Amino acid sequence: MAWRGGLSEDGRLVLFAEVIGMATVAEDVIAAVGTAPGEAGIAVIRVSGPGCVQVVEQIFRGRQSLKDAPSHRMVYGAVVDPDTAEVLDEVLVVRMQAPRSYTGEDVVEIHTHGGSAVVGRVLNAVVRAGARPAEPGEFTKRAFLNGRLDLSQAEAVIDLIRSKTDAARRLALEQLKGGLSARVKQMREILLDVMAQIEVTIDYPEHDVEDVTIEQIREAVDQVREQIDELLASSRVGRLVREGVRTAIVGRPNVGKSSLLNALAGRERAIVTAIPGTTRDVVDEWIHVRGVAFQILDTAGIRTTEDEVERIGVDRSLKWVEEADLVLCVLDGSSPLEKEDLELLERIKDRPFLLVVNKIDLPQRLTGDGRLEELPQHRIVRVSARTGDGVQELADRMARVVLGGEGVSASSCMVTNMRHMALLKEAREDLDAAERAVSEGWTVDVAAVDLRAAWEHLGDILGERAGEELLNRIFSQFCLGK
Ligand SMILES: Nc1nc2c(c(=O)[nH]1)N(C=O)[C@@H](CNc1ccc(C(=O)N[C@@H](CCC(=O)O)C(=O)O)cc1)CN2
Ligand SMILES: Nc1nc2c(ncn2[C@@H]2O[C@H](COP(=O)(O)OP(=O)(O)OP(=O)(O)O)[C@@H](O)[C@H]2O)c(=O)[nH]1
Ligand SMILES: [K+]
Repeated sequence: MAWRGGLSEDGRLVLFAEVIGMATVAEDVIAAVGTAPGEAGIAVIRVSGPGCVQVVEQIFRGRQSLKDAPSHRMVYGAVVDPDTAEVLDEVLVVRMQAPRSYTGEDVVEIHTHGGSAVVGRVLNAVVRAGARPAEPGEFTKRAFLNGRLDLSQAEAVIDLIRSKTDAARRLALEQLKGGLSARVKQMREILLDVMAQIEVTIDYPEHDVEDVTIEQIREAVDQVREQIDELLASSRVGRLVREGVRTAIVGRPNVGKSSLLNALAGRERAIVTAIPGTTRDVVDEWIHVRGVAFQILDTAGIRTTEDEVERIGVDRSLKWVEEADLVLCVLDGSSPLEKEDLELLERIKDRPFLLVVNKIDLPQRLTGDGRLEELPQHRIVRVSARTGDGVQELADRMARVVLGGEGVSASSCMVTNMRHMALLKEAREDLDAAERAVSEGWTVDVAAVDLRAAWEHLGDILGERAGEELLNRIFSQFCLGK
């Protein structure tokens, strides 16, 4: 049985097994289909828990008995109905002996033909032989409870399954491999060291070590705060990579917004017409650039209008300027700047934006009163949505604005999870409080309280004191069979 340790209010080390409820879950054998439903080449039914080998043994017929089969080695055979001995499917079975398995328990996997009738009968046989259907996320929850994964790694499993782009996959895998956990543990070590030093100071006040200790507290606080800030700074890009970049195309009517969306998406999507004001609702398209997903929103052309429906569209476009992660402001290069263009330039200049000068295939007549020259020139991209000229450059520039240059490297550790971000912020506040305590001349035991709070908040990222409620909230987001 795996127990988890933590510090109590008064600083003693205590064990939290009762909070997690280990003993009750470890006993039963669970089973679920691990592969997607529907017709497929094969399906995998996963069975986990002490005694799962005996459960599957009852319905497996092979040249070799399962319990004699070596761990992690496929065995060929058949699954039979436990009551009638009817052969249900021809299968491959593999056992993974505890603790060398995904859950850390004994695991048996049955690889069947994929198909609902086959899978239904085999799963039913497994259940009648003594397993119970698993809840969503229960395999991964057991991996956590058995100490195979910490909570941030378990959360990475969901992200990995959900990742739609290569960059999102890389970030999730890095977290699953313990990239974030290692950073968090390192910070906790620093805090634990200084907390121990404070104990010494409190226990032996006659040794006059208080000054040294205060210096150490300052150093630890600075070091950990710097690391937290670095992680929090990564979270903006991390979340954009994980969730996609909401990109609004804005501009006055007929500058070519819908055409640009189509050019970026590489196919006809929005309605393109020569009548100004055609696009009245938001049309969107997902594109992938350098492993990052952009949700491109084509908004209604921005102009003052009497038309009620059109005005609602315009209001919504202006809202997108404020809410989008990236704004593509489109100008028509073949005509001079108009009042609406200038207003828009004013609105976007504090937002992450690129200025797209469209229609470069036509004679260029874009002139303003020097406003364009005031803008950072690397923010301006010239394209023709009609011919496709410059569109690739625009896509590259979009990726660069979001990723800030280098992109997502294989080793980068980024915080993408709201729960982790909130805990890092709390830990940072605890550290600020600890620093204030020493600066204001309080005795070191005052700072100790704040340092311990920071240590605990960081531990919460790893799930050190996670109660049943939090675990259920996290694992219920998983799909069945994970
Ligand atoms: N068939 C199958 N494929 C799968 C999974 C699975 O559970 N079953 N996984 C589920 O998500 C992922 C792989 N994750 C796994 C993680 C650890 C172990 C495991 O047995 N670990 C032992 C291996 C020791 C060794 O031979 O080196 C260990 O760590 O001790 C298996 C799968 C993706 N593919
Ligand atoms: N020559 C040329 N014409 C273009 C280009 N891009 C768009 N157009 C034309 O400009 C007109 C307006 O294009 P749309 O893409 O519908 O413009 P919009 O900004 O979405 O217009 P609204 O929906 O009214 O806001 C159409 O006739 C397009 O064919 C371009 O790069 N070059
Ligand atoms: K349009």
